[in-house]
Amino acid sequence: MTIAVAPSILAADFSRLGELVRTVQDAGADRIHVDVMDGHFVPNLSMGPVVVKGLRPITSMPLEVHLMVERPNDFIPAFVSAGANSLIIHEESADDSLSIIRDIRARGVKVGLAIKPRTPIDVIVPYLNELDLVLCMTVEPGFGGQAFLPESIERILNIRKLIEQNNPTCELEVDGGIDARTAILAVKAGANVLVAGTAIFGAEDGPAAATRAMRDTCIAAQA
Ligand SMILES: O=C(CO)[C@@H](O)[C@H](O)COP(=O)(O)O
Ligand SMILES: [Fe+2]
Repeated sequence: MTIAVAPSILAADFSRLGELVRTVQDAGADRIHVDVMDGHFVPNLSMGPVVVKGLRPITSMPLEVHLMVERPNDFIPAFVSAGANSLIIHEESADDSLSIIRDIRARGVKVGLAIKPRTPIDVIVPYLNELDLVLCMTVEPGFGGQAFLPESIERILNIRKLIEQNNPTCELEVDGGIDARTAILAVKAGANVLVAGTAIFGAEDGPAAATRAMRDTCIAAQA
């Protein structure tokens, strides 16, 4: 399966957002990850549809929105109108995940389901046939810059098995503490989409070199 690198703009310098998105695009990033936090589902606030709308005309990369909000259903139309290409909801955030998943797909965008590190992985099974992507959180959601949780590796391995059994075209994304070292471990365990914020936008040698390095090391790890 193809490896995709998804820089998370949560770690970017917002005064230079457009320029930085173009930089990672030119360096081979595959999609942009937009973390949306409401101060309720997670104890932090971040960004909303205006950021997606602002980025839409300046990049050809897909924009994926990671909704860490209560009542995700309330925000879907606004993100779709703003130009999001995929919407990822949290299994823990809604009682009616299946109807929200169907609603997102009916609007012509891709749909993903995220689970937090302590959520049993089996909760994804009833939804797997209708998903484009499963997002395995590898830190507690809410903040960038945290350390990858090592117990995630076994979860990734087991989610990959569930995907192979139920919907092999579904992508498996990892998010939280992903850098060149943990990305290799995650890819070897079965992940194929790597979200990275701090490791890309906070890299000493800059976001372009970090994007290229992550792509190259992951492709090598997969071979
Ligand atoms: O969803 C989240 C955090 O809740 C992530 O997308 C972070 O933004 C990733 O940041 P790093 O761990 O790569 O710094
Ligand atoms: Fe995220």
